[in-house]
Amino acid sequence: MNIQNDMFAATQNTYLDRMRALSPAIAERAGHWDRERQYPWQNIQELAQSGLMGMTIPERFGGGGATFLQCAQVVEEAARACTLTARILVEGNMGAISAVMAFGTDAQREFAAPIVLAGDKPAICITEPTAGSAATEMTTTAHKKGDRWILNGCKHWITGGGVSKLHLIFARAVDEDGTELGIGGFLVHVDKKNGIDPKGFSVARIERTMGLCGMPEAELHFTDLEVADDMVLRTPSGFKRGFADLMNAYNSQRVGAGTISMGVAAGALEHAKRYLLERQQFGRPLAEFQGLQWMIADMEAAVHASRLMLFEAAGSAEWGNNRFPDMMMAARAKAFASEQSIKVVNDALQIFGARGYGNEEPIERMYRDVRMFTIGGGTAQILKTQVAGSVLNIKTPQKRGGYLPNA
Ligand SMILES: CC(C)(COP(=O)(O)OP(=O)(O)OC[C@H]1O[C@@H](n2cnc3c(N)ncnc32)[C@H](O)[C@@H]1OP(=O)(O)O)[C@@H](O)C(=O)NCCC(=O)NCCSC(=O)CCS(=O)O
Ligand SMILES: Cc1cc2nc3c(=O)[nH]c(=O)nc-3n(C[C@H](O)[C@H](O)[C@H](O)COP(=O)(O)OP(=O)(O)OC[C@H]3O[C@@H](n4cnc5c(N)ncnc54)[C@H](O)[C@@H]3O)c2cc1C
Repeated sequence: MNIQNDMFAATQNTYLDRMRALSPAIAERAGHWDRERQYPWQNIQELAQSGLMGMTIPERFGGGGATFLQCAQVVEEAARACTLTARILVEGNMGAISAVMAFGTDAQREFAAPIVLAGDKPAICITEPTAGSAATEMTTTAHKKGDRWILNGCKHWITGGGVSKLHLIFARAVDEDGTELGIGGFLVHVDKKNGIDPKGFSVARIERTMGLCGMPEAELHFTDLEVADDMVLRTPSGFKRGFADLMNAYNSQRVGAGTISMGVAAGALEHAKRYLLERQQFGRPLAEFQGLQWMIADMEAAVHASRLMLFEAAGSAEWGNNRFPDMMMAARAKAFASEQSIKVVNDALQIFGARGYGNEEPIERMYRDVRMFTIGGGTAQILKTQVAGSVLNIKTPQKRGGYLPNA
C-alpha cells in the first residue's frame, strides 16, 4: 500500500467533508455532554443524517460502502472536536457492526443495518469481571436448547450499555449434550422505548468514569436470556475458532480506538500551537522559547507517526473481500498511538499552564478522555505482547507454564 497516496486521498473523501461540516458545532457542544454526563443524541442525529453512521455498511444494505481508511479519516476529524462523538462513529462503523456485515447471514445484515443507519452505536460485550485481558477465560455461557440459546453471565465496562440497541455478546457455546463448542457471538436487540425488552437482559450498574463522561459504561447481566438460533453470528471457522474470527473483526475497532486517541492528540496540538503564538511572557510570545519549541516538535512527530501507523493498519483491510485490518498492524498502531497521545495531551496541558488545568479550555477534558485508550480495546501491554509474538514469530502464552512443551 502506498500510504502517501492513500492519505492524500483524504481530499477525495466525501465523508470527511461531511464530518468537517459538522465539526465546529460538535466541538462547541463537547463540554456540555461532559459536564452534564449526557449521551449526545443531538450529534447522533446529525451524524446519521449525514450518512456517517454506517458509512462502512455495504451499499446493498443501505450503507455507504466506505473503506476503514476513509472511516478512520472521519474518526480523526471527529476526535479533534469531541472524543465522545468519535467513539460513537467507531462503533457505528467498526467492531460489532463490521463483524455482522462480514460474517452475518443476509437476514442478520438486513436486520442490523437499519438500526445502525438510524443512529445506533452497537455494543460489543466481551469483558467480564474475572476476564479482562484474559478474555478467553470468559464464563458467560450460551446453552443450546432446541432452536434457541440460553445465555447466562455478566459483562462489565460495556460501552453504551443502556443506550445501545444492538449487542454482540461473546459467550461459551455449549451443545444440548453438554459438549463445549467454543466461543461464539450472539446478537441481542434491545429497544425499550419501542417495546423490545428481552427477558433476562438487565443493566445492573453504570460506572462513574474519569473521562468520556457522556458515555455509559455498564455492567450487564444475562439471566436465562433467550437468543434465537438465527441470531448467532456464525463465523467462517465455526465455534471452535470463533473467538479468533471475532477478534479478527475486532481489529477494526482497535484501529478505530487508536485513531480516536490520535485525533484527540491532534486537536490538543492545534490548541497548543494557537496558545504558543498568542500568550506572552517575558515580553515575547511563548512560541519563542526553545524549551517549548522542542516540546511542540516532539508532539507533532508523535501525532504524525501515530497517524501513519493507524492509517497503514486501516488500509491493510480489504473490505470488499471481508479482510479486516492486520492483527499486528492494528496492535502496533493502537499501542503506540494510545501511549503517545496521552503524552501529547499532557504536554499540551503543560503549555497552557494554569489555563490548561481549568475548564475554560477543552484541554483538561481531552486529558481525561484520552486516558482510556491504553486500557479499553486491549491494554497497551497486551497489544505489545501480540506485537512481540509477531516480531519474534513465536506464540506468547500468558498462562503460568504456557511456554512449557506439551506433556
Ligand atoms: C487474545 C487474548 C485474549 C489472549 O488470550 P489467549 O492467550 O487465551 O489467546 P490466544 O491464544 O492469544 O488467542 C486465541 C486465538 O485467537 C487469535 N486471536 C487473538 N487475538 C486476535 C486478534 N486480535 N486478531 C486475530 N486473531 C486473534 C489467536 O491468534 C489465537 O488463534 P490460534 O488459535 O493461534 O490460531 C489477549 O491477547 C487479548 O487480546 N486481550 C484483550 C481483550 C480485548 O481486547 N478486549 C477488548 C474488549 S472491547 C473494548 O475494550 C472496547 C473498548 S473500545 O473503545 O474499542
Ligand atoms: C472506557 C472503557 C471502555 C471499555 N469498553 C468496553 C466494551 O465496550 N466492551 C468490552 O467488552 N470491554 C470494554 N472495556 C474493557 C476493556 O477491554 C478492559 O478493561 C481491558 O481489556 C483490560 O481488562 P481489565 O480492565 O480487566 O484489566 P486487567 O486485565 O485486570 O489488567 C490490569 C493490568 O495488568 C496488565 N496485564 C494483564 N495481563 C497482563 C499480561 N499478560 N502481561 C502484561 N500485563 C498484563 C494490564 O495491561 C493492566 O495494566 C472498556 C474499558 C474501558 C476503560
